[in-house]
Amino acid sequence: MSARDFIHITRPQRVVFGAGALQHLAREIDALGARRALVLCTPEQRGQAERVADMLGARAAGVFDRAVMHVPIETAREARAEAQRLGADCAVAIGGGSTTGLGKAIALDSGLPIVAIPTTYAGSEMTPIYGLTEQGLKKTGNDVRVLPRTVIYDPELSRTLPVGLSVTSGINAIAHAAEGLYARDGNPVMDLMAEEGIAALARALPAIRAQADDIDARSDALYGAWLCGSVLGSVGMALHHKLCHTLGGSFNLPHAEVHTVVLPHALAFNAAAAPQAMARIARALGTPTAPQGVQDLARANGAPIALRDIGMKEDDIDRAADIAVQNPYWNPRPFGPAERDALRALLQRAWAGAPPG
Ligand SMILES: NC(=O)C1=CN([C@@H]2O[C@H](COP(=O)(O)OP(=O)(O)OC[C@H]3O[C@@H](n4cnc5c(N)ncnc54)[C@H](OP(=O)(O)O)[C@@H]3O)[C@@H](O)[C@H]2O)C=CC1
Ligand SMILES: O=C(O)/C=C\C(=O)CC(=O)O
Repeated sequence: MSARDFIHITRPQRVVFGAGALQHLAREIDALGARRALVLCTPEQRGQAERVADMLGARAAGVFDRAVMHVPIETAREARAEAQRLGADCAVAIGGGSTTGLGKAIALDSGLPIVAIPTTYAGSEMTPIYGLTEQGLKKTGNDVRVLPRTVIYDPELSRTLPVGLSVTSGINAIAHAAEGLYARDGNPVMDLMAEEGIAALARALPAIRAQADDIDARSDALYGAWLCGSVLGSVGMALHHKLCHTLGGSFNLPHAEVHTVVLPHALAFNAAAAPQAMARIARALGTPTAPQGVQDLARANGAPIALRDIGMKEDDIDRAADIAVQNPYWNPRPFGPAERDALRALLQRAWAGAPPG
């Protein structure tokens, strides 16, 4: 981006990064002035959360292990009530975007400070964006109260993240940066972070596929996720995120996989309207073009490239196109009811796993 007017808000967050950084958790809770942390996790990660609670000793108020994807409002209410019952004055969210999202739901209501310890590459820990699902409808909002106050990135904790999920989660992060590069409210600093974040993940994902517990590759991937999440937290989302929220929210398709399949097609849709962004994405990926580069990264690393392979029915394409054009997000190539057929064609290609066109 050359010189142009912009506004950038620097948000107050403390980031502690490094292999073994989890050991600093008690120090970080003290630095927040907190005394009793409620540790949040998914049911499957309860063992890890209990180890964290043991490590915290008297600083742990308890463990709440019911985080699930897209934060159902009932779960958020239960977690808020548990935090209150236990007299917690902060929450520690250890896990992926689902667990961070639960922490955000507590913070939204209570203002409790959150320490996020991400173990996927979704990037939610760096954003003031929250999602809540009520009666099957997912709503997102933006509120600085939900921004985690401290983030501990410990690559040791992501060594167990399965390779398949590492790849799709990494491409979820790349999507944040890619859309940041053509965001209406983008700025030169975010552009730098976006390009660096994409490059770090493009390096890291093949290395993780080659050796899942490669700590340098895991560090690179978390570094990329941090940068890409920061971009998402600072600038607006566009067509790609709208399509993914439609497919995830209304058709219950898995979050990171949907991002992986849709991104090449959303980039192809926007390519002519955002040539500079495409050039930067391609440069970061080290490929001739951005859309094909993303699809090649997914395919070469064993990730799905077709919606039909992650549970979408062909009959649902029309309904998805209808929903996606309602309340469109700003996008460099506008999409609304008039572009419904073009979006339908995009979804058809994504459904079939066709090259981005
Ligand atoms: N608000 C925001 O800014 C953002 C929000 N999100 C939201 O986050 C959610 C998606 O986050 P995502 O991280 O993809 O998904 P999850 O948090 O649901 O995690 C996905 C899977 O990763 C597994 N997992 C996580 N960490 C480990 C680990 N260390 N070892 C082994 N397995 C692990 C989990 O296993 P298990 O089930 O066994 O725990 C789970 O099955 C969505 O709801 C999305 O909307 C995503 C990006 C940004
Ligand atoms: O659902 C949310 O919490 C809001 C944003 C996202 O999920 C970002 C994404 O699509 O990865």
